[in-house]
Amino acid sequence: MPVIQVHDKQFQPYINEEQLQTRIKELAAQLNNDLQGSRPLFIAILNGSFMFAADIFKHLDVNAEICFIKLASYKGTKSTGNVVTAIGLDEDLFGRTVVILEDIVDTGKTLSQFLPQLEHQHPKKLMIAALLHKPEALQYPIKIDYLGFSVPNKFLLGYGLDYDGLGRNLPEIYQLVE
Ligand SMILES: O=P(O)(O)OC[C@H]1O[C@H](OP(=O)(O)OP(=O)(O)O)[C@H](O)[C@@H]1O
Ligand SMILES: Nc1nc2[nH]cnc2c(=O)[nH]1
Repeated sequence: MPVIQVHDKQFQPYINEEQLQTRIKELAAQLNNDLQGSRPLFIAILNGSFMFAADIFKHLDVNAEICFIKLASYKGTKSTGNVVTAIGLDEDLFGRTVVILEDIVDTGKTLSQFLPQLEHQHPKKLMIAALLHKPEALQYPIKIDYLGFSVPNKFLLGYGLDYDGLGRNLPEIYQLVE
């Protein structure tokens, strides 16, 4: 895997396809073990999570549902700060076992703004599966229940993650060359 150029920046190979797929199968095995009989609902957060969601879902052998949502952020009142709304979340979460699928938890801001809205619906269990996490970048406390890889605080590209719209189609993960 060579260094690649996307827009004005260079990226070097960081996690190859085989490493990704091996880890995703391991996470799916954990989920299969933990979620038996609970008919979980997986909620994949677009855009970045589409590849991770598709790959992990293929390896689930429990009865599971999946939906894909998009988060839209707008400025609320002074007291509420930024408000995040979920577009496409039609399911009733009351009493359900829910697993959020995220490609990456970076500062944790996205999930810290969004999770309270889900908790409001009183799911039985609310868990997070994230492919990537940057512990050094975390500013909002988020507990990740199923984690693929802990990574350094450097910009990543590929496997759903973009740089200014490009690179999502790469089957492996690249790291910005600084
Ligand atoms: O922990 P945080 O610092 O909030 O960052 C994580 C979020 O950033 C990415 O989404 P992004 O906003 O880039 O949108 P995209 O998935 O549509 O590319 C990623 O998919 C997470 O949702
Ligand atoms: N492409 C991309 N999007 C992100 N969103 C949050 N962190 C990242 C990252 O490292 N790369």
